[in-house]
Amino acid sequence: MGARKVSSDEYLFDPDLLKNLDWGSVINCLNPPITNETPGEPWLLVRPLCISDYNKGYVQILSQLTTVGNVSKTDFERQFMNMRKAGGYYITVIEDTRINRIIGASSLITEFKIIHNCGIRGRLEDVVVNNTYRGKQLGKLIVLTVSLLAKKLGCYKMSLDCKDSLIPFYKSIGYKLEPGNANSMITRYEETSKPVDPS
Ligand SMILES: CC(=O)SCCNC(=O)CCNC(=O)[C@H](O)C(C)(C)COP(=O)(O)OP(=O)(O)OC[C@H]1O[C@@H](n2cnc3c(N)ncnc32)[C@H](O)[C@@H]1OP(=O)(O)O
Repeated sequence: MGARKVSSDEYLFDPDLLKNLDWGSVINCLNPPITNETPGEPWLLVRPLCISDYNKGYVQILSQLTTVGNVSKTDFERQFMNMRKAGGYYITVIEDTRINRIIGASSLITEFKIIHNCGIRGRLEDVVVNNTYRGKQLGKLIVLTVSLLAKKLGCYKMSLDCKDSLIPFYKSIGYKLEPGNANSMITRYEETSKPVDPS
């Protein structure tokens, strides 16, 4: 079955931003070397999230990461449009084009700052690889892709929160625990099904 051509307005962000990332700077992290543009198999495609990815299992794969809730196609599309309108959301996915399914995902969220000369910082969120595809470097590939995108966009830093067991995974691709500055603190609020509409 031929892949349907995706029109640019279906993407969350401009797919050209994923071209020519600085893979030379992380060459030692992947063996054999792969990149988002040459992911090692002709049927692997690394690209921005599309509004049609609800039908390709993006929401289902997130349930391997955390509680997703009951997200309908309409809910997904509304939130996708909220993200695109807000800007700064760079959700990137890996598709297995043989079966038209999303098999990996990672999010870069950028934040405008006044500090650091009105800089931009990045946050890494919602990293997941489908359990039947793990252990093949796809986790490293999808995290490095959005990390290099953060660098390309001019972020002065990128940070993440993770379970202790994942510290070696992130260390293997260049993330560090900074002495005296490696705590993650949380206050949780009751989840609401009707968050305030940003518009
Ligand atoms: C910022 C965040 O979003 S943190 C949340 C991360 N996501 C999750 O925990 C969701 C469930 N887990 C997953 O989806 C996957 O296990 C991922 C994304 C963490 C890793 O995906 P994979 O495709 O398996 O990663 P990859 O093949 O690149 O593995 C790289 C290395 O990390 C190690 N690793 C992978 N997952 C784990 C884990 N859960 N615990 C400990 N080590 C791990 C692997 O053993 C491998 O080590 P090696 O290179 O020494 O052999």
